[in-house]
Amino acid sequence: MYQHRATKTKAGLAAIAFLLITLVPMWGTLHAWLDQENVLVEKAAGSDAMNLAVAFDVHVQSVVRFVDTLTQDLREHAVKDRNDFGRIVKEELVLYGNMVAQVALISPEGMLVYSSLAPAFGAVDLSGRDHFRAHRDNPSKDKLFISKPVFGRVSGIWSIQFTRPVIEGDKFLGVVVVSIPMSFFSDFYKKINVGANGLIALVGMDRVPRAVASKDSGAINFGELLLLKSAPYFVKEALPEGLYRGVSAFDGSESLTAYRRLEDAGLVVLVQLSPEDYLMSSGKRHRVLIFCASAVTILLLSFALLIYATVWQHLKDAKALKQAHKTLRELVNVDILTGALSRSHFLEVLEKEFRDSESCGTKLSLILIDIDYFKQVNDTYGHPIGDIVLKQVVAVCCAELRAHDSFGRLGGEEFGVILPCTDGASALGIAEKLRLAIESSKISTSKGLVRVTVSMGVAFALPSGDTPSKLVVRADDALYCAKQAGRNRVCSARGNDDASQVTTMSTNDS
Ligand SMILES: Nc1nc2c(ncn2[C@@H]2O[C@H](COP(=O)(O)OP(=O)(O)OP(=O)(O)O)[C@@H](O)[C@H]2O)c(=O)[nH]1
Repeated sequence: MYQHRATKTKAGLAAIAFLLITLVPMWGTLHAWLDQENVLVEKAAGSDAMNLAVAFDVHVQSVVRFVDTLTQDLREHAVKDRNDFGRIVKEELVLYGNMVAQVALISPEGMLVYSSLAPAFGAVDLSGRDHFRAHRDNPSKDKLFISKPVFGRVSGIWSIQFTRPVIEGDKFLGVVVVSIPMSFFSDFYKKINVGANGLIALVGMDRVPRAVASKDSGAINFGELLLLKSAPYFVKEALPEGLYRGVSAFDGSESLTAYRRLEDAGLVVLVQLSPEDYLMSSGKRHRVLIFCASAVTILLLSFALLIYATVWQHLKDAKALKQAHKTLRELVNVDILTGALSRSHFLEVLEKEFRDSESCGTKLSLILIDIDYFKQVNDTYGHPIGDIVLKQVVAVCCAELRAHDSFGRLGGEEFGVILPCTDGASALGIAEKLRLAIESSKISTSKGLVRVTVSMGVAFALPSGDTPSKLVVRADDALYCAKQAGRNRVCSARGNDDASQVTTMSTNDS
């Protein structure tokens, strides 16, 4: 279960690594690119807004100069040709068309004494108007006054009034008024493309808008709208022109505004662009790119899933193969009938123990065991009973041995015991113990109790010049001697390769 989870984790990590390698750079690059493009578009929009503001500044200044010239010209006529003033005005107005809504004269007391719109007017008191009071209260200041938008009592329209005082010497003789309809400015501004949500405005430093052209300008009540004091263009200490991103003082929307202050006229020109407009086309492109990147992401996710499944399957197969190898190896290493080590594995273990024996003073012993007259057992009881006897001999021996001893079947009815860290004398003792155990055991079979004896050859590793194969040869010689000496006995090799150097250590002869 744990291995199963580990395999899944490894496959998951491979899929995640793939996604990280592909998705992170892709989205990172896209994100940086989109950000960069937004910065460039914002910069271009700022430059557009400022260019428009410069153009409006020039336009407004020329209109102001133009209207002021007219105002001064009419004022001169008001003093010199008072009786002919009406005719002169009419002639002048023909030249100006819709640009001038009305020309009026106000008496020193504030009463309307002439209006180009209503020559036969009744008594109209204009003494409360800002422009009249500004001139009456400062008669020595011959300065153009540009009023807030006012709703004309005679004209019935919203207009901006350009006024100058009529003075003769030090004497205040009244005020000459030239009314420019607000539509003159706003209709002109509307022709300029500032986007669906953009805005162009002419604002007084008194925070009252003079003219606004936007999609909502119709809803603006010019009598009441007072722009926020905090708007940067009202801060006199600030630069006379600037660009800022923030909330619009007109409609509360986020916008990019360019302004220019006309100090002399007390006006500010504003060009306000909406990010909604100038980011629209790049926004569309961004959405297409994000859509494509999302589609690629889905493809990569599917691919990652495929990687996950493939890697998982591969790891599972590799694990199963490893397990199969392990099982096969175990099968090869173990004798199927008796459960003892197979001959090949027994010899491998002997090689290893021989190498390791150097660490414990070369104390290593080997016993070879051969069942006596085993052919007779087979012949008497049959081969299956012979198998039972083989298994039982192994079981009896293993029960007598230590955990670190190794017991193997070398072939037929021949076995071997590796005794690590065991000298010759101890090995002989162990061999004798095994011999006695087998001799005394009664093997229960379907054909009754069977008893067998074994012959053993014991050899121990020599301190120098010895090898595993020489050790086997010496043990085999000792076993041969045990057989020759009458069987059911233990013989020991004396310590060299010579078969004659074998000693019979135990016997049942007695
Ligand atoms: N039942 C059984 N018999 C086996 C097996 N392997 C070998 N044998 C038999 O073991 C017998 C060995 O006989 P021999 O080599 O003549 O030796 P022995 O009869 O034990 O005589 P000595 O070794 O000289 O005492 C043969 O009959 C083999 O068929 C096995 O796996 N099962």
